[in-house]
Amino acid sequence: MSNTPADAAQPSAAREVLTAAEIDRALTRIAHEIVETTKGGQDLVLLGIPSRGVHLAARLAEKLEAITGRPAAEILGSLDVTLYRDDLRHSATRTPAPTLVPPAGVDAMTVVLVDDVLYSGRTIRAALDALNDLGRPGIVRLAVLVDRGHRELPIRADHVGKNLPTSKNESVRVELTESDGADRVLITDRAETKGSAL
Ligand SMILES: O=P(O)(O)OC[C@H]1O[C@H](OP(=O)(O)OP(=O)(O)O)[C@H](O)[C@@H]1O
Ligand SMILES: O=c1cc[nH]c(=O)[nH]1
Repeated sequence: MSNTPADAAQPSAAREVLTAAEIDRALTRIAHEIVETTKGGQDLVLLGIPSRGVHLAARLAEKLEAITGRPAAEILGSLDVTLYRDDLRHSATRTPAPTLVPPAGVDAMTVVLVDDVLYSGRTIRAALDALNDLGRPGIVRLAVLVDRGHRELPIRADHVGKNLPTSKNESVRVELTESDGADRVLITDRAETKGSAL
């Protein structure tokens, strides 16, 4: 049987678990939840965690601007966690990405960390350390597009696009237009993604 173009675009074991429309709906819902929990988006800062968390934070900031009228540029930033990871000695060197803090800073603000996938929780632990070096937020919350379980630390998300029960033998791959040309979330067998960045 010959391969179709769709077969060629993804490994054979890949399953699409979120479509572009579902990703957009999940982000819209999270934006509304953030508005509700911050009394209309007051004193709010969104910090995206590189790499795909930055794109998701930018999309959330646009949605928040549409809801609250507050310019996205006033609340949007990014938080690189590379040098705060606990696996620096074990994994290949990564190039640090920029940390950008919006003009009002983080002191006393409600900071929402934004990432694509929550798994062991180690990236978010590193993010909390990185944030500590920037100032003292009033509240820190976490928004993720996908929570796939298997936490190794006592960390949970406040805003979740989709809870995806997974096996440890699987990988969740979030693809976004900004970095991957299209929006979708895939689950693949780990063997299928060997050699990728996951
Ligand atoms: O909860 P954890 O076990 O820390 O896993 C979640 C992290 O893993 C992925 O990042 P990755 O390090 O693969 O880099 P990427 O963002 O560049 O894909 C994902 O983007 C999360 O940041
Ligand atoms: O499956 C996983 C685990 C960690 N990070 C990801 O992006 N996917």
